[in-house]
Amino acid sequence: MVGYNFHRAVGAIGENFEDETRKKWFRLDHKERCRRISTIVKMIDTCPAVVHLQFPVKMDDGNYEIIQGYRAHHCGHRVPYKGGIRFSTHINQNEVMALAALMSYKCACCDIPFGGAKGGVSIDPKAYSERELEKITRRYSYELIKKHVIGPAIDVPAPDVNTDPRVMAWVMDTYLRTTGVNDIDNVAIVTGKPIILGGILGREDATGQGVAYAAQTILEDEAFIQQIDGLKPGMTGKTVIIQGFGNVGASSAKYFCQLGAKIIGVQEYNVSYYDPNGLKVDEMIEYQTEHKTLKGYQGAKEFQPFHDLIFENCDILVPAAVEKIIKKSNADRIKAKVIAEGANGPITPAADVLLLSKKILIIPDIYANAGGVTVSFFEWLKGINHVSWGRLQFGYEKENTKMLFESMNESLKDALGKAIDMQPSSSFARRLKEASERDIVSSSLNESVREIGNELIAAAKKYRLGTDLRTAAFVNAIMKIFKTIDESGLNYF
Ligand SMILES: NC(=O)C1=CN([C@@H]2O[C@H](COP(=O)(O)OP(=O)(O)OC[C@H]3O[C@@H](n4cnc5c(N)ncnc54)[C@H](OP(=O)(O)O)[C@@H]3O)[C@@H](O)[C@H]2O)C=CC1
Ligand SMILES: O=C(O)CCC(=O)C(=O)O
Repeated sequence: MVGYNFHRAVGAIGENFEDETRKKWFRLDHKERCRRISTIVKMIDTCPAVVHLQFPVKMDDGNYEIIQGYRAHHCGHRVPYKGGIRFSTHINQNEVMALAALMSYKCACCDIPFGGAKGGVSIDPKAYSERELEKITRRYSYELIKKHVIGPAIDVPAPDVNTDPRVMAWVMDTYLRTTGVNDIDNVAIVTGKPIILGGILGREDATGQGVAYAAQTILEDEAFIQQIDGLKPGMTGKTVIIQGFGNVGASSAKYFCQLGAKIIGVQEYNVSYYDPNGLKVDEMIEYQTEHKTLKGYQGAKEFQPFHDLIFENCDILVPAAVEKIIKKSNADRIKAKVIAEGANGPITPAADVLLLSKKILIIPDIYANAGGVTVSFFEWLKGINHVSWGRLQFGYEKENTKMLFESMNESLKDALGKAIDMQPSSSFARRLKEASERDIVSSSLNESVREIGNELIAAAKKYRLGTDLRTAAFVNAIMKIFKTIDESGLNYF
């Protein structure tokens, strides 16, 4: 799937590769330039390194199990590599290689200076106790650490399917207590860790927040949205169905609501809820947190058959569970006007072609769900800077603002001849008083999502891609990686 999308974008770029390099490589003739271009394209297309680990772990009942783990490094045009770790029985070598490639394109597309990686352990986490999960995580991490596969300057893991801040804390602690003991940047070995261990405020919500803001950015572009029949620009009043109510699904539901949309459906692995008047998202999140499942929630009607909710009428469908959910066999049942990909790879290439021909707008994963890695980048910077965002400037900014108001009051008094007491508005005063790292993270994330969204719309126009934002996103990513490798040179040694 990833390879197909890559080659479709390479085809769309076509002669633009040569246009980009002609000036720089003016001494090379056409043939030599083409050779260089195709080498760089091949370098981007291949996944040069993947580790397959097998290690024994003693379980609570005294038995030993041989656990399989993987970590793939895709494009190393930038280091460290970056990407999540997932726990799933579906994980295998090909899967992590494909997901690592997706991370390279996601980071490049969204201007995050990392290469692409992904890892996974082939287990069903529900089948293990907390103690067993910790042992598996620590052993998997140690195997990667001692082989120099992960490290703050090498490859920095993060949460993904079935992993969370607790799992990241175990990875970090394993490093801190072993080879990372003398590494002053050791906390930067993972992102998505608990706040008390150096995590960043806003990372847990970042992917979902990014999905909602990405959809808003694209929906706000009236000229672009005009290409989709029956779709009005803007987010207000849009109806949304979400598949998967985990980290990404639940937080995107929250942010879609904040932006004025209405969540009318949530489809989970074992149950679906539907209410055309809007579901109570906060209540559902509370229920899910308390019961570790949505099943049994009484605040809305169950939808039957539960696995068909994604085919209901809505403006925006957010697949936020696993890959290959929308495929050739079911794509023609989709009634949504927009699909915002919270999950990685939820639409197969054959379905993609079908949906495009039906003029359904797809906001692709490598843009839509990049909020997570964007904030992971901020967390990594926090780790190597050893200071939280805002800590050095909040006090100074507060004093500056106070002085600015005093100075304005004095000037007005001089000009008008009477005392004036200008004060910040209540919302500005609240912002000054309560400013936190979360605000910096949130506004920087939104700014980044907006900027990249505009880049994709511009690329779709430049390369005459119509509404095909996936190819636009891949073109955007490939051109950036291409230029980085071209500037660095092809002969490493
Ligand atoms: N976490 C992150 O920061 C990022 C995640 N992503 C991608 O987003 C997707 C979701 O990740 P994340 O939210 O972290 O994972 P989680 O494990 O937190 O959540 C996944 C949710 O989807 C449910 N689910 C699984 N299969 C199905 C199905 N067939 N139908 C309906 N629901 C299902 C799971 O239920 P159950 O628990 O019962 O299995 C779970 O509630 C993945 O593709 C991931 O790669 C992308 C970018 C960043
Ligand atoms: O936050 C990160 O580093 C990576 C998250 C991830 O795995 C993804 O975007 O798919």
